[in-house]
Amino acid sequence: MSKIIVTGGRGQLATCIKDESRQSENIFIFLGKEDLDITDQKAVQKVFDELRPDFCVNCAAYTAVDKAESEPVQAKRINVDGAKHLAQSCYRHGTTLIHISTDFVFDGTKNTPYNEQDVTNPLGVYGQTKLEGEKAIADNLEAHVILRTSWLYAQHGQNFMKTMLRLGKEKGILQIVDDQYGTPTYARDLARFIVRLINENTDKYGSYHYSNKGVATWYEFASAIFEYSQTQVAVMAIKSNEYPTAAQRPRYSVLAKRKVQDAFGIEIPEWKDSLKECLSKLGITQNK
Ligand SMILES: NC(=O)C1=CN([C@@H]2O[C@H](COP(=O)(O)OP(=O)(O)OC[C@H]3O[C@@H](n4cnc5c(N)ncnc54)[C@H](OP(=O)(O)O)[C@@H]3O)[C@@H](O)[C@H]2O)C=CC1
Ligand SMILES: Cc1cn([C@H]2C[C@H](O)[C@@H](COP(=O)(O)OP(=O)(O)O[C@H]3O[C@@H](C)C(=O)[C@@H](O)[C@H]3O)O2)c(=O)[nH]c1=O
Repeated sequence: MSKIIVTGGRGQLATCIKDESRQSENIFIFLGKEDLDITDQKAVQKVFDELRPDFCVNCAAYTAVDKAESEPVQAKRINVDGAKHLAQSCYRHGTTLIHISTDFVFDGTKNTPYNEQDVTNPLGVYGQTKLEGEKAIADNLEAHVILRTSWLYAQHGQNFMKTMLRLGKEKGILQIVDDQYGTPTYARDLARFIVRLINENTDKYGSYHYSNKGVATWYEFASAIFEYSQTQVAVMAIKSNEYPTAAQRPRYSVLAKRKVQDAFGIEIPEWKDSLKECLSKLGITQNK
């Protein structure tokens, strides 16, 4: 039986892991920011000394992409220093670290799916700090699995799907960018995979890409949300320059999943199927 600590334990992905871990025989301990602030090195050491976990899943992060542009110090403290503290404590205790990173480490200039070896070049502070966090982990700990994922959504937490469902009720017309391509990923699918890695006691260390299958623009994602939830709202496709944001997003950030599929023999669901499943969980539509 393994003992697992999950940092950022009240966030979107961590809550999905909590749901998925209910069937597991392993012991999962979810630590919210109030229980463990990963920027506090001594607090991290104390938790590891007391709990001596076999795995640590780091779901703690600074995830506000636009706000990060005006709060780079805070973003770095959480995404880089916090990740390093966890890696160092994992090293001291023989703990395997499962860490989550992002498609925003890429600049989006490719036209084919990004693989793990592709050159990184983040466009904003969030992506830059997530990339530095990856490096801090790899430099301090061999026993790590870094999972880069993209466009997470779930019934829990804050995400684009929930924003769309709210705006769809409030407004008659929405303008959504149609020139950024990526893959919406149901956080529950990723959570299932993470729990499986732990149940298998994985030692297949390294970096992997995991997102749902398929490609969409944010406009296509929004349109599918409204179609499946039968929300009556007009959706206008616009260009990124018609929706100014503090942080630039990659034009294309689809992730190649060959490595993770070959290494773990997993089936990855299509994003549209997973979106239907999620909406069905919310009681908004039938899972067809
Ligand atoms: N959301 C997405 O679309 C994507 C996310 N990712 C990555 O996936 C991971 C999980 O993201 P997600 O669950 O969506 O994010 P959330 O923002 O939902 O969760 C992050 C959690 O971390 C907590 N947190 C913030 N600072 C600290 C700290 N110093 N110590 C401990 N906890 C802290 C937050 O608490 P509080 O809210 O109170 O600040 C929040 O509960 C992150 O690493 C993210 O970068 C990757 C690709 C896409
Ligand atoms: C709300 C809204 C957004 N948009 C655009 C802005 C942006 O280009 C895109 C997505 O908007 P959001 O700000 O909700 O999503 P954003 O925070 O950029 O999402 C990212 O979060 C981080 C944490 C990640 O790691 C990424 O994988 C990705 O999921 O949609 C519109 O065009 N119209 C709208 O009404």
